[in-house]
Amino acid sequence: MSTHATRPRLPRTTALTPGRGGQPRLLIDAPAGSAEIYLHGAHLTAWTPRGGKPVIFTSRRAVFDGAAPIRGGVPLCLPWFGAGVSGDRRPSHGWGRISPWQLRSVQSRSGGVQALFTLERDGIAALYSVDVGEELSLSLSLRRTGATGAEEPVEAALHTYLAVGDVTAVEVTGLEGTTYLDKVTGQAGQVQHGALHIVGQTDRVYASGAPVTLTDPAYGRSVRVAGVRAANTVVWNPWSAGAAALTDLDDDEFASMLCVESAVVGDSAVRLAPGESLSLGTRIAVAPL
Ligand SMILES: O=P(O)(O)OC[C@H]1O[C@H](O)[C@H](O)[C@@H](O)[C@@H]1O
Repeated sequence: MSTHATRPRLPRTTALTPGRGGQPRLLIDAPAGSAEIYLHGAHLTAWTPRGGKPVIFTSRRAVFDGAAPIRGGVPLCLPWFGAGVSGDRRPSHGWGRISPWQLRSVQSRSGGVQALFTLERDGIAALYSVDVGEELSLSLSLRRTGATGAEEPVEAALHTYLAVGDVTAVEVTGLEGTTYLDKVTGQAGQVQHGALHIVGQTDRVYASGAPVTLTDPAYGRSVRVAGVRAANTVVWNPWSAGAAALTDLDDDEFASMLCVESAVVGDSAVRLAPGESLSLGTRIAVAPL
């Protein structure tokens, strides 16, 4: 594996081994929780808190070839989201999720494990911390490198795919009264009235990173997603028609997932001069109903 030369010391609760497609991944099996993180995209594909069920959804058709983005888990969208604020950036969601990251350190922490990843590309130095335990805590920071140059808009999203028992039965609270851009209809300035229920294709950028709770009666649990310095929460489900158009998502899988993404995107993009940084995080916790 290309990571061999820089492999950090690993605690005994972790292993760096080839995963699906032979791709290098960090396996974590700590007393407080287990997880799997591919170096391609520093992409977390699984997290299960101790004694619980898997919280993160990864498609059974996900491609693990070290080139394509992985469908599911937590893709890191950076340094732009979608086509970016200018609308013409490629690849979609930036290069973070399709780049090989360096694993810098892995440490035991209060029953869990913290792994640190770095990536430097195109004038951006990214640092990503994954704290695996009874909660999952993800922190990303992006710094413009170099000493001179104009400000540029930077966006980021922790594009978390949550595993749900039945997406049509979940209720999402914490967004009431918040305005959002509806990317399905193209309408901005919509207002969330009451709890959110998923009844069709959903693609919304909310102007809030406050904690959101997903109540999932089929799995008998609630999942709380709390943004940290997140200006936005993106909620996405492709529904059946959208799933049919995605070759890396099985037709029935839209019913077992809901993306709830802590983000800094669109109107909230941060203009960074060289030397300036953007930080963003998410904390995910599960409770029985
Ligand atoms: O298919 P992807 O490039 O992974 O994007 C999946 C989705 O990501 C976000 O949630 C966007 O808001 C959606 O518009 C997009 O369809």
